Amino acid sequence: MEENHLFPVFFKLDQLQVLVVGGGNVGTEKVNAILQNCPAARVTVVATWFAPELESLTAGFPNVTLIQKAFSCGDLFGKDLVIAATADRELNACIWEKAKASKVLINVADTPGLCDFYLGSIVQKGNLKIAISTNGKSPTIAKRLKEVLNDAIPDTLESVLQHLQILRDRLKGDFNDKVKKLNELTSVLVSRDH
Ligand SMILES: C[C@@]1(CC(=O)O)c2cc3[nH]c(cc4nc(cc5[nH]c(cc(n2)[C@H]1CCC(=O)O)[C@@](C)(CC(=O)O)[C@@H]5CCC(=O)O)C(CC(=O)O)=C4CCC(=O)O)c(CCC(=O)O)c3CC(=O)O
Ligand SMILES: NC(=O)C1=CN([C@@H]2O[C@H](COP(=O)(O)OP(=O)(O)OC[C@H]3O[C@@H](n4cnc5c(N)ncnc54)[C@H](O)[C@@H]3O)[C@@H](O)[C@H]2O)C=CC1
Repeated sequence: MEENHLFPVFFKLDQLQVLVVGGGNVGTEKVNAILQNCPAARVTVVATWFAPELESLTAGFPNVTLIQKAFSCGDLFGKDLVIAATADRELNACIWEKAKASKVLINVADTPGLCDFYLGSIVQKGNLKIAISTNGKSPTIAKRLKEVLNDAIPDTLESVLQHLQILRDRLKGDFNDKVKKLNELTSVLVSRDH
């Protein structure tokens, strides 16, 4: 069976600088995905024009800056991640080249081969977050699985997480002892006779 070799991480986008190039349909979707996950994300969108939906979506976010101009190399300065979402394939390839030269991680929305990272489909329940990837095979299946998991995971899990954090903070002392106790306490979650 083929395998997915992507390595998932969870970025703190309020501590990083993200550049999105392109403010049409796809640029709007990507900025929306970022803000749904991290309302305090530091995002700059550079585009020759902006979809009205993007302007209204970002209106209440002082941490999001829209700059109406054509992309230039200098836009990458100080950026940690870039998403290229223009409808111009040549321009996207050019942004990719400049990003690589500047060692900035890049996602080119329509070209998996030019992506250092993919965006995932995200299940969110309070402090819980699950990122889903189909290895680029079918984003639509990723979206559907998100809906399935969202329905399957009870909202009460949040209070379990809150309680576990209190216990975890209380279980000071020996590290191995703490790990053992936390595993014992949560074993009911994986018990098959339950
Ligand atoms: C490789 C990847 C790179 C990346 O963009 O990061 C990529 C690539 C491409 N997407 C395309 C199309 C669509 N993408 C979506 C939706 C999502 N796409 C997302 C991620 C990813 N998309 C990465 C792989 C993720 C993985 O590993 O599974 C999600 C999960 C996250 C997000 O984008 O926020 C988000 C769902 C979020 C949610 O709602 O939960 C829909 C469905 C819809 O919008 O309803 C369609 C239309 C249907 C279709 O075509 O399948 C095309 C063809 C473009 C064209 O034909 O022009 C390409 C290019 C190609 O495949 O070659
Ligand atoms: N990965 C994904 O999820 C998907 C990717 N795509 C691809 O994403 C690309 C973008 O599609 P749309 O957003 O629908 O296009 P669009 O035409 O709605 O928007 C294009 C954006 O690029 C900007 N732009 C164009 N030239 C520019 C320049 N020189 N400098 C700065 N900005 C510039 C425009 O101002 C506009 O904001 C397409 O190539 C499409 O094939 C499409 C669907 C899904």
